[in-house]
Amino acid sequence: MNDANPAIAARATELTKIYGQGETRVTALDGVSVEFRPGEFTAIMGPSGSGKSTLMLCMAGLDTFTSGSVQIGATELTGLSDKRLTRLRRDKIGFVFQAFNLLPVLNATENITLPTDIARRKADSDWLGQVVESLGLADRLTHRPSQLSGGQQQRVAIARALAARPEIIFADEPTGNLDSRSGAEVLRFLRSAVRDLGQTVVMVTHDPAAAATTDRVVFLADGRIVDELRDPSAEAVLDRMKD
Ligand SMILES: Nc1ncnc2c1ncn2[C@@H]1O[C@H](COP(=O)(O)OP(=O)(O)OP(=O)(O)O)[C@@H](O)[C@H]1O
Repeated sequence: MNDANPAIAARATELTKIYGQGETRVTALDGVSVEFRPGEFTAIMGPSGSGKSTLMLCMAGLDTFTSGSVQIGATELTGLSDKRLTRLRRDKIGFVFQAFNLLPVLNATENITLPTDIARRKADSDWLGQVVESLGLADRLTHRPSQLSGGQQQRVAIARALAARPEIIFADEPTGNLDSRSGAEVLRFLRSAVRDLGQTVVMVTHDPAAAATTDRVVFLADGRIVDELRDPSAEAVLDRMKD
């Protein structure tokens, strides 16, 4: 944690990401500064190509950036060796993708603990118990992904991201592949990870109803933050999207 300001889970400062060169040069992020506080659920919205996924990938240490800085807790990403970056990703950052990325031959428990098993660390069983309980997975732990609904599979992916008790979870359209009922279910469980487990979640979404379940919506356009709504209603989000 940054001693001067302990109330930050992650922060980007003047973050810029340029892809390609010459004619193919694209400025995907153009000086983005944003903070995410512990225990807050944030939605990132914006038109296609506005830089939402790029922001998540750069902040999660999954892609490099051109200039600016990213802090996760007290740790500055720039200048970390590959080894330390890998460790930071493993210990402090959870990532949930649109595709669930579960291994078909492993059951739910094995999928959830795979990253900690690979790191040869023992997951905190009390914490795992709480995660499984709050995600409503207790009676599905011996099921393989093919025996679970899409919403349940995404909940397993969220439990896997929560297993190491990360500083922050980045979720890139976690409801994108789900029907509306499973999507609503996943949002309810993300919400409970924030409310009941004190986790910090940042989620990309195109859906105003999904955004309305969060504490705060940050709007991107052309690689810049152009607006922010607190305690959003779906109507307010829709109104803002029409601008
Ligand atoms: N690997 C890449 N190489 C070159 N350009 C890229 C690459 N990834 C993204 N871009 C470009 O960067 C810009 C931002 O892309 P990004 O995927 O972050 O947008 P997005 O807001 O997540 O879009 P969507 O809602 O369609 O997923 C786009 O113009 C995109 O074409």
